[in-house]
Amino acid sequence: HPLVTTGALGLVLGHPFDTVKVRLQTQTTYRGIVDCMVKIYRHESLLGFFKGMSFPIASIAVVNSVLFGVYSNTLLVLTATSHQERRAQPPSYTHIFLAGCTGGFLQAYCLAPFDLIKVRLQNQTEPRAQPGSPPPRYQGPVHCAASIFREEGPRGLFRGAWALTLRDTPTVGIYFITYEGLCRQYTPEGQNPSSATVLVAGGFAGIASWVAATPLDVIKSRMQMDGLRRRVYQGMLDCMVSSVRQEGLGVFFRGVTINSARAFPVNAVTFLSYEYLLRWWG
Ligand SMILES: CN(C)C(=N)NCCC[C@H](N)C(=O)O
Repeated sequence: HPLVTTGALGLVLGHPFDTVKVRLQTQTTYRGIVDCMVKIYRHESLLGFFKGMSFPIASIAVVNSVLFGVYSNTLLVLTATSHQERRAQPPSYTHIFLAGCTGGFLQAYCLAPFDLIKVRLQNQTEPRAQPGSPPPRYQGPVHCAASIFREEGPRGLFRGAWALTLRDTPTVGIYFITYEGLCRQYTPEGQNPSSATVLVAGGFAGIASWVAATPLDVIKSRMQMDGLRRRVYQGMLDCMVSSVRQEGLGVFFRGVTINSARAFPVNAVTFLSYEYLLRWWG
């Protein structure tokens, strides 16, 4: 389907930005966005930016179905109005927020193992395997999942899941409030928002929610990398306290710029697909 293809394309184009974000959040060797990009390109070539991309692509359909499915069904239950009636009787922002939080909470559990494997692979700095050089620790997504299962146990696959849930529950509420608020602002009453409005509102919903999500995103990524060798953090709180002690409060905003640049296009196309699907099947 063309819209699913656009969604996947958005993900592919956004992935290099995501890799730079993850590295800035978890490694201290980079001085900033440009330094990180130059180093990745020099040591790992263009392919370095695309590490860890296969599981997000494979899981995007499931994760987004859970997110948008739970959101719209919760809204249906809360407001008792169908999607067709919704333009005439718009739901309250409280209901939108609660439905968004529910969607965020449940999608976090589906996302957790895929996100963990993505982050572990993105953080491998070895260039592509060359004959004679030692291979990277994880040789691909399936090998990575199997190794984590073997070395860290089944619960190891959910490392960082708690921080991920705390990150997504309120911020997905913010995501849908921003989207609906902007759509209402720029759409005449009773009408459907235009494609341009949907793209812009979706893009800003992505930025607003990711800015709010960044502090816990940093902690989540660090928790996911912990356990790779020696365990450094006793838990999420310990990770927060020692990160702030060592790097100052600025640590909570690591990667926010590059992530916002990624969030706009990715979420613009996500909401455009969502609106089209609702109008066809809603
Ligand atoms: C701030 N957060 C966690 C969110 N807004 N989540 C909703 C979906 C985000 C989209 N898949 C993305 O990758 O940008």
